[in-house]
Amino acid sequence: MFPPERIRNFCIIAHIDHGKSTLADRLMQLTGAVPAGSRPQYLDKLQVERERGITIKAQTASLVYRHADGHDYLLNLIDTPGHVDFSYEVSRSLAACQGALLLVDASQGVQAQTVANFYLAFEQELALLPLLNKTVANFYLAFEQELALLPLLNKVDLPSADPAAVAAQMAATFDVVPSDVLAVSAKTGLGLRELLPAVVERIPPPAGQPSQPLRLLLFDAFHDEYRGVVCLVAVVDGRLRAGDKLAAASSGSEYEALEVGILAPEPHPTGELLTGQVGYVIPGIKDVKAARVGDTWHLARQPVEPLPGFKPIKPMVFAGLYPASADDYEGLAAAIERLGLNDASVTVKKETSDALGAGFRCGFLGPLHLEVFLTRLQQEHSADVISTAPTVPYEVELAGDPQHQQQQQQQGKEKQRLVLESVAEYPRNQKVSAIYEPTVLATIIVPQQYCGAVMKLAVARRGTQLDYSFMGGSSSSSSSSSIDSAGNSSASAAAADEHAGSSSSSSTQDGVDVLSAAAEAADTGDSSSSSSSAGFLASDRVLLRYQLPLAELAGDFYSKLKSATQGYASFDYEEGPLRPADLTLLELLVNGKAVDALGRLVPTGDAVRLGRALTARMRTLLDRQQYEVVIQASAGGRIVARETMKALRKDVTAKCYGGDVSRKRKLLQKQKEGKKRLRQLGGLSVPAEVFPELLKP
Ligand SMILES: Nc1nc2c(ncn2[C@@H]2O[C@H](COP(=O)(O)OP(=O)(O)OP(=O)(O)O)[C@@H](O)[C@H]2O)c(=O)[nH]1
Repeated sequence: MFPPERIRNFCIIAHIDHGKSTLADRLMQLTGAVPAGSRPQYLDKLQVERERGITIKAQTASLVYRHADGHDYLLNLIDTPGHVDFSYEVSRSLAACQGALLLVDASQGVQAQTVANFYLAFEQELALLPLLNKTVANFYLAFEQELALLPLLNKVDLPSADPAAVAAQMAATFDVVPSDVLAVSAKTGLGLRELLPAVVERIPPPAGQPSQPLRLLLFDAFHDEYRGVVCLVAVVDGRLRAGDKLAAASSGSEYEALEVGILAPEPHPTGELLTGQVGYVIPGIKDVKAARVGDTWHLARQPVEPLPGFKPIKPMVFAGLYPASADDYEGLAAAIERLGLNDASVTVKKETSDALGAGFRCGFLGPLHLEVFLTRLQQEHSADVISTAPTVPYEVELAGDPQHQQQQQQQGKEKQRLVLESVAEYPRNQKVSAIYEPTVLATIIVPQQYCGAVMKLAVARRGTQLDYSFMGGSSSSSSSSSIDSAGNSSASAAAADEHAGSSSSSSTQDGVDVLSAAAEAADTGDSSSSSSSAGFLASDRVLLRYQLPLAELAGDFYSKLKSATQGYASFDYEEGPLRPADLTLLELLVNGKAVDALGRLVPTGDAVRLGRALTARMRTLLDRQQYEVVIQASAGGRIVARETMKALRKDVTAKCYGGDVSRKRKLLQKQKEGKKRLRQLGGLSVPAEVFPELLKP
């Protein structure tokens, strides 16, 4: 058994693809937790994770390591997800840790993801978010005293790696001491022998109280087909034994600890977990939603002060999911339920649409979460699904009758607000006095030459600039006033001049040389060594912060950003505040009847243009019918566009002249099957496949 001083709990913070999972594999092999040559990315378990190479569920592994001091140490490694939609999972993992490996790809440099996860690490201790107008460099000054940070440069084996430049960039961005940066290759194993001693020496042990009553932090939970819900927990104080009667602080619900153990990385029952340990407990429950992540659990008879930081999950993107074939509702319902068993963060409600029939309104943490859920429905449950356009939780303030309002104001009551999970809930028959929309605080890091393109896009998408600063040592923060809406910036031009003469540093794989060069660069404040022959690195990058409508992110913002910057932008966001928005309800009408599944809230200034585009698209997608069809768009109740399709007699068997009966029958049979996939639009039958086309942003 390990006393707290022989335990280290840590996680790995990194940008997507910088090598977290590969490093975790290596550490497990080095400590003998898994045999050498075992399958790569051992901790990534979902099929979609393997295919897309991303981590979605955080997983954990306990490793035993013998240090040169002759003692065995229990190292609990928590693998964190790599995408922003799952940042709540990152923050939960951080709460179970005392340290973090801050991993940066030596050929890519610091990316937005690393910066945003770093913000989260910081928030864990200081709750200073959101820090709107400060430069990243200033922000990190206070950080060192909090979660112990072990900066790592990975992929130093790559010919394009520029460890000296990236180490200097890390030193400048995260305020770490360059000589603390370890250079490793998770792939070849270079430098990894130095890493485990550094974990033991630089990350402090957990500070819990063994003699206090049991206090558990629940930081993850998943569903196991045979054992029900498995909770991952960190024992903050006291001792957890199998058979203990436990209670959840958030709900008061009671459970029995049927099995307790560590993940090594497969579950290994130990009968108990001591102060400071990380492991699993099986509480004998079926619904993963009962195991609320971030919650504090204690002995049922000994309540304790709950740990800070718990927040109930709040969906930020909603979409209606409908079966492509109308008679497959049950199949879709079963698939969503099974998938929901393992994903406590998705919310599901029944919903009926005139156009699409019976389906479900599901809430997700963000756009990627929605995409992953749809992919898993298709891949793991063979579900054929139509998803409506994603929408965000708008808040709509009703004007109400003036007398009632006056009364409410006198009583100091807020005006009545509706939260819309679906645009179909928009109050068409009541006067709306204001609409508020959720926003995000986005961090975008781009090579300086793409700055103008990013600013143009952000302005077009109703973004408000919060910060603009150069990365990699020479930080020059300018206010948004010096940047016009076309993205021309006097600061950018100055920076271009400043960096025009910067020389490339020689790249070497020798850790010591690399780091002393980095130290030198940081000491002299000289950023020239951080420019790279490998492409856009360090001093060439600009960090932009924007407040953007979440609805734009749920649309095509990210793909537009990628194409505007040829893939060089790195992008991340945190939740922002609600803000008032000038939006109008845009609807499509077929023969005078609104199609509920196609309603959207759009910027008022764009409503006419979007309405025209929508009717035109509808016209090209629909076959002409036996009767006249009128397609209209209405914005805020006013018709803004109209298309009329003249009647045409249609006979599917028309081509089958010459009395070929069997061919005729086949065609009619095909038509019958196709009918199951038809949907009603204003008395008009259209194939289900038309919807995704109409729903495109
Ligand atoms: N050359 C080289 N390649 C590496 C190294 N470490 C990781 N890679 C490769 O980089 C790619 C991404 O590695 P992963 O370990 O999947 O990255 P990750 O950070 O876990 O990615 P996410 O789970 O998506 O966040 C893989 O193709 C790895 O083989 C390294 O040290 N050197």
